[in-house]
Amino acid sequence: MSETEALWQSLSTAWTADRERPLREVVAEPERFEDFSCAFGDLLLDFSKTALSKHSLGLLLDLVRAAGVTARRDAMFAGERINATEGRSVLHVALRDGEDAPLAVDGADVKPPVRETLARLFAFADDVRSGTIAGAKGDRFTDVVNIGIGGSDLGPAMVTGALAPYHDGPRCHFVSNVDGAHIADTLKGLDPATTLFVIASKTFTTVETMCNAATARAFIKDALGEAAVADHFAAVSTALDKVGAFGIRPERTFGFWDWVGGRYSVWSAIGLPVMLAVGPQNFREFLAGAAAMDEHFRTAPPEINLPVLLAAVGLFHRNVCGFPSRAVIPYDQRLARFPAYLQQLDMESNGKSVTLDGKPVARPTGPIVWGEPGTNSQHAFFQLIHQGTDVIPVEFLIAAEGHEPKLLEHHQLLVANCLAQSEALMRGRTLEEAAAQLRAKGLDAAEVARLAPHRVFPGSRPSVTLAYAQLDPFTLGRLIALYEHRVFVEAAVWGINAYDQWGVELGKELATELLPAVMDAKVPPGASASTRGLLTHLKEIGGR
Ligand SMILES: O=P(O)(O)OC[C@H]1O[C@](O)(CO)[C@@H](O)[C@@H]1O
Repeated sequence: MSETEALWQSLSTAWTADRERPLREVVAEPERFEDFSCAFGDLLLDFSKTALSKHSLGLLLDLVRAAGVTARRDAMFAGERINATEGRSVLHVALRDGEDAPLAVDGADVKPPVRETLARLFAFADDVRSGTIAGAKGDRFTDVVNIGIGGSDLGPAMVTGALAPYHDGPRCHFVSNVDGAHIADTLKGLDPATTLFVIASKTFTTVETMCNAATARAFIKDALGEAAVADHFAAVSTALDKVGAFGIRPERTFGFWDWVGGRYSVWSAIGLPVMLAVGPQNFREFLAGAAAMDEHFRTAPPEINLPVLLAAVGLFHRNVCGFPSRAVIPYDQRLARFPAYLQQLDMESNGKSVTLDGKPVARPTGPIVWGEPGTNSQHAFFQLIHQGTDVIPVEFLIAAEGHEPKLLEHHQLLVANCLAQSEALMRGRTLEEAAAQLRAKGLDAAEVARLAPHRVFPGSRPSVTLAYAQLDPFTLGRLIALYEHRVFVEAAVWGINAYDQWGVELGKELATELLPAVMDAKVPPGASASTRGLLTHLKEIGGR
């Protein structure tokens, strides 16, 4: 048996015993918080409210070592082609590494073009923000519409929302869905003369983005004339030839590189809307936060390495306890899109069923990631998290301070709710406790017996909490990089490639095949009876 298999077995044996112990008993151990939390500056990862024992944590860290995570991490940072199925390096870390030390891919240092592109982006952002770059009629740009999807949307949309207190540039809007409702609703309130479009697409072929870009182009052309188009568009892509064909000027075109995965691209030119909204200095802080987490991930021993520990908790819950999903609940309204962002980061990276050498995986890989901000989620789906039949580990995020000093009471309520939820999930409420509460309210024995079971909380429901001083650009950079590296460690332990996404291809191919049928041509012969039936029904009921 391999070393890693032996470790998995030891973990499973340990869990058989550990699972019998209520979490409230585990958490009551005197050193529990000190032993099961880890800080990186003000950023604290508390995983004391999980069933992890010191023994199991040790086994998980041994597993990380035995799976060769360190060597793979070093290979990534060195620019090796660890994305083997696409033959690419994985170097989003190079985008935020402020150091001058060269980093060669195919014999060429990637750092100078990164620096040069960032300088061009910052100059462009400054000029748009100051009004030096203006619309065709000389109007200052008041609104920016980013057109992109997946990594070309979720990153900039999430980060722009998260950094709202730092906005002093044009308003930013994000159009991603090919559903015409998205662009129609966005354009409704906008003046073409003061609107700048950023077409963001790594490949510049993505159907949704190209369709929305064409509509945006018509919006400008119809209002201001064909000649105005060039003044109202910028583009971000790795496919610079295709951008030129769309009619976007070279000086408004910002490139990045095939070694930046779409879901890892917010640090690149894809971050342009963020730069426009919050300015270059804040974007630099954002990059610096991520670079600080990179350095921590690269150098800190596993026992005090935040991404490694967060991955250890993830592996424990997914593979040892067998929990199929994890909820991410930011008690930070401005992180409302963070769960959606993490869905792509985590599920597109680790939703894989074969290992790097094409063999079926030995155990379940990426869990379902989902969530909504607290406190709203409490009033929506927390019922199921507390009393449902599945155990769903929760990851809470909370800042010590908000950005609204005059609304201190709001923040105090927010903190109290966040801590209360993890406490309630851990502690639960026994039948005896529920019955005692009802008796104290004066209910008779029959009523107590009838109602008490409904008021039982099983407890022993695990959670981790990430606590930080304030959601500023630096901290946001650290948080995203923390989750990126967590995904990396989990993938390395599972032996899968976190950097390809073949699973999105089949649906795209079939959509291309089906489009003529939707447009009224012949139904493709390969379409199933079910799809034919749906198509026919939609045609029959449409156009009424
Ligand atoms: O930036 P592009 O090339 O338009 O791709 C958008 C998104 O589509 C995907 O390739 C998945 O379909 C993502 O990985 C990517 O972020």
